[in-house]
Amino acid sequence: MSGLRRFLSQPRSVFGAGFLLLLLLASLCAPLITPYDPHSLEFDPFLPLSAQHWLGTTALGQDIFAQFIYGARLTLLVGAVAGLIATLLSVTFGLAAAYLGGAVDEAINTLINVFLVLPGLPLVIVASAFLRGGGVWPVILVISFTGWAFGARVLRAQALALRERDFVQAAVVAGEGPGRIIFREMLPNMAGLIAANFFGAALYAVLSEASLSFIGVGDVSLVTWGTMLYWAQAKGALLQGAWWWVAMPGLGIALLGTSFALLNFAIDEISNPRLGGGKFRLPPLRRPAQAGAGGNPDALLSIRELNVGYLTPGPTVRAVRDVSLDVREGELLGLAGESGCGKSTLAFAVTRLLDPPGAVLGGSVRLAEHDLLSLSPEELRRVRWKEFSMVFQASMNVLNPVLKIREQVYDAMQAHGVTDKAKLDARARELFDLVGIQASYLDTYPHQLSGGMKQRVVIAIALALEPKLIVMDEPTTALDVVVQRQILQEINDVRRRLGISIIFITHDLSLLVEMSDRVAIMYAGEVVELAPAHQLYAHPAHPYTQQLMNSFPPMTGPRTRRSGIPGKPPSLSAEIVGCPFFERCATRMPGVCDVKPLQTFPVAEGQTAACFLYDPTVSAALKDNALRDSQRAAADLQGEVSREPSRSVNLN
Ligand SMILES: Nc1ncnc2c1ncn2[C@@H]1O[C@H](COP(=O)(O)OP(=O)(O)OP(=O)(O)O)[C@@H](O)[C@H]1O
Repeated sequence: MSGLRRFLSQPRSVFGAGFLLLLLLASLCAPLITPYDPHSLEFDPFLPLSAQHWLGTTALGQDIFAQFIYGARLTLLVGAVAGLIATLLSVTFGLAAAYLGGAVDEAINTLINVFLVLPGLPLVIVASAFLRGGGVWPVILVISFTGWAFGARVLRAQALALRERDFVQAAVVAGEGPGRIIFREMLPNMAGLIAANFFGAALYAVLSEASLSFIGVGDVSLVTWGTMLYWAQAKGALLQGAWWWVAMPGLGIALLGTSFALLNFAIDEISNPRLGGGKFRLPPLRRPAQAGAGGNPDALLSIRELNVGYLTPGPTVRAVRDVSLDVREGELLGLAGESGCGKSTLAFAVTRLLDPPGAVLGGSVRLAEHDLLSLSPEELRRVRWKEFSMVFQASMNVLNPVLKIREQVYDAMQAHGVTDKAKLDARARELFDLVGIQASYLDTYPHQLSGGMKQRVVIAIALALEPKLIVMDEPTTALDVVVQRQILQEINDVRRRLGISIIFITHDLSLLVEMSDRVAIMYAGEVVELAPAHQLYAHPAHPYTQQLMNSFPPMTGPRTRRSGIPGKPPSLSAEIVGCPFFERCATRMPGVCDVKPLQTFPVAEGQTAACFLYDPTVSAALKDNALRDSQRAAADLQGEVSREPSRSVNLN
């Protein structure tokens, strides 16, 4: 959805922009709306509300409605111009300080600090008093130059944080110039804050102008909402019962502030795609798989017909579709599949860590006696770490840099009632021993540890309360291969020693086959094959699994071509009819696989596949045809390889 459509689809932006636009139009077309001159003193004083004078008249006989409409012109002008100048100054100083750093940063920071300690309104009063005459411009200038410092400080802080972000560093490495980095990489990420700065400064200007006028500083011969308040107070409007003379400019300022705030929210939401919740649009759910959906009552973790989606402004992204899986006690269940197939979404949903716009759309997750999806936040707090824990890819970044490792290891245990210092120390040492780190590292800070050690610390924390289940989503991906191997070995040892169940997620199928008891293969949000690891290795059943296995070159034997899997997975926002792998499948059966609702079929002992090649109701002739075609295609491919001149490989 385009930015404008998203803007128009939100009630708050429609109200905010609607009121502002209405006011702007009314003030610009004032002569068409009211026949009266706001300065004209031609009427009787204090006339009540009537058809001729919608808001009555002032003590001097001016039409209040005309004053309100014409007064909006200068009030809006003050807000817009002072807001713009102050924001421009804030952005320029804030970005220059953050980007240029060094002496420039110090100089700007000092300037910001000086302006921040200057008392705002008294300074405006003094400066305006000196600059009397010249209409509203002195007020605008004074307000602009006294109102930029706070915004500059906030923008500087955000720019400093952004400058360290990976995408900005990548742009620097790619050789982008400072202008492009600031305007293309950094500024769009600051749009929400800049908008907030503008609306804040504009409101400050409107309120300051009103306050200055109210106390008689500034040019009270002009018509603004501020001067209306001044005259109403000076002429005793409330004593005369003419409350609308006070109420109208007051209400105008309040509504203007509200519309600024609403517009600010709306711009923040549009400029930040992560806040774009959008409407809940749920595509129809596919029938749940039948075979294998019954579940094993002895399983420790039982996931049933789980559906998870991302409620984006467009169609819902159905990232996990009717997934049913069991994890047994002490089992290591591997979960593999290509990028974007929904592995992490499944892990986040199971551990209740899914953030909006992600949402569980249906299904259940039971861990021992706990129905995980219906636990209250308090129940979840009690169960998490004690019954299940998780380790994610960049988990090492969760370590607080200013706290010693010991305190961070203690935290989870203390939150669950272990307070005895001796017990905490003994347990921390035991955990470090388990994950292969010397206990002396307990008294270091995270920056003193290597990436591998930090990841081991996180694994130790995940083990601290001996949970029944640990969900590990690519826990070693950020580490080098040697450290990866060591840590995986330790994870496996610990699991065997403590009898913990693990869901282990990775792209690396060969690794998974080596360490798992069973492996589930995901494709386009669905589990397409589930089998004991050795069975999956020796006899992969689903064509997708076969092609995945085929993507890894064998260590021994003749040279064969690794072609990868042609094509790409279907869009997860669309409804998928039949098998999601149909388009890429070498053994597809048109008229069956692209038409029938997908089901899971038993293949061998403990092995199931969501593939119609194992559907007993599909004729053997059709299956034979499909298999023959795919074998012919494979033979053609190998023929091409053998015709290519061979290359020798030097391993030295
Ligand atoms: N916040 C989000 N909003 C919309 N779609 C999302 C969001 N997060 C993930 N997705 C989509 O959900 C799908 C599944 O993503 P997920 O990260 O679970 O896959 P994955 O298999 O873990 O991938 P990887 O191995 O690369 O981490 C992808 O198509 C992704 O684009």
